Amino acid sequence: MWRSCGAGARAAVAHGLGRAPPTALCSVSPQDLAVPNTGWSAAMCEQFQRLLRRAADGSWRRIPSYRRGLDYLPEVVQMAVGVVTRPGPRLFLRSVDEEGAGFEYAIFLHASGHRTQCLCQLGPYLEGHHGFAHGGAIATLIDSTVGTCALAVAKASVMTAKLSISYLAPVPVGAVVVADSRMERHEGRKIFLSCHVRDTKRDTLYAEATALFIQVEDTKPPPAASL
Ligand SMILES: CCCCCCCC(=O)SCCNC(=O)CCNC(=O)[C@H](O)C(C)(C)COP(=O)(O)OP(=O)(O)OC[C@H]1O[C@@H](n2cnc3c(N)ncnc32)[C@H](O)[C@@H]1OP(=O)(O)O
Repeated sequence: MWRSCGAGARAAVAHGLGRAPPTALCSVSPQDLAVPNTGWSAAMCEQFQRLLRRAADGSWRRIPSYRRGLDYLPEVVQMAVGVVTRPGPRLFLRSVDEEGAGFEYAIFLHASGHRTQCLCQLGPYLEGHHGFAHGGAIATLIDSTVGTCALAVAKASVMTAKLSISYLAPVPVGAVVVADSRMERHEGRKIFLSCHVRDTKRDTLYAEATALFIQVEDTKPPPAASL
């Protein structure tokens, strides 16, 4: 059973440390899920507060996250991209409804636009070997963290072309980890990135990865999410 966070964390986000979705313009009222819920452990809440405090000077910002991409776009934009009659793509990391069971995460984007950090708690549905997170779950976490960074760099749709991961230590189920990603170089449509997944005290390096993302035309299938 996870310890739940206090109301203070939600209040801190509501008071401007996160970017509120333009709900007044939306046909739906999406719920921003990158905020504490009853499934967040005490460690997850504590780290989230630490990252929010760090973001208070504007050097980082928390990126809101919804169950489906495009949910938060104004209706007029939804009509332009043709999703008004059907829901936007479901975000894989948000596919488990039960709080704390799957991925609980919040991604922060550095003001440079070239760095992302994902604070993530890996729930019991992500188990592979008994007591440890599945390697595919770690890959998903890394792909989304570097993907968000690539999206910020490209300011356009991107797709994963290559992802190379070294798994260095098993991640216990329920652990809170930080995936730290940065752009290494940008050549035309190609964005090269790196990522390190560590525990919150930076004692253990669980995984390191390199990735190549390609900027794609809007007519190509969109990525799983957008900023
Ligand atoms: C919040 C956001 C989170 C998003 C995270 C989730 C993102 C995803 O998981 S996306 C899903 C997984 N990825 C896919 O399904 C992609 C499948 N692949 C494709 O669709 C295409 O191969 C695609 C789009 C990557 C590239 O195709 P295309 O746009 O035609 O590029 P193409 O012209 O072939 O190549 C462009 C350049 O990239 C290079 N390149 C392309 N693919 C690769 C590759 N796998 N390895 C190395 N280089 C590559 C090419 O060599 C070329 O280089 P240069 O310009 O120097 O000659």
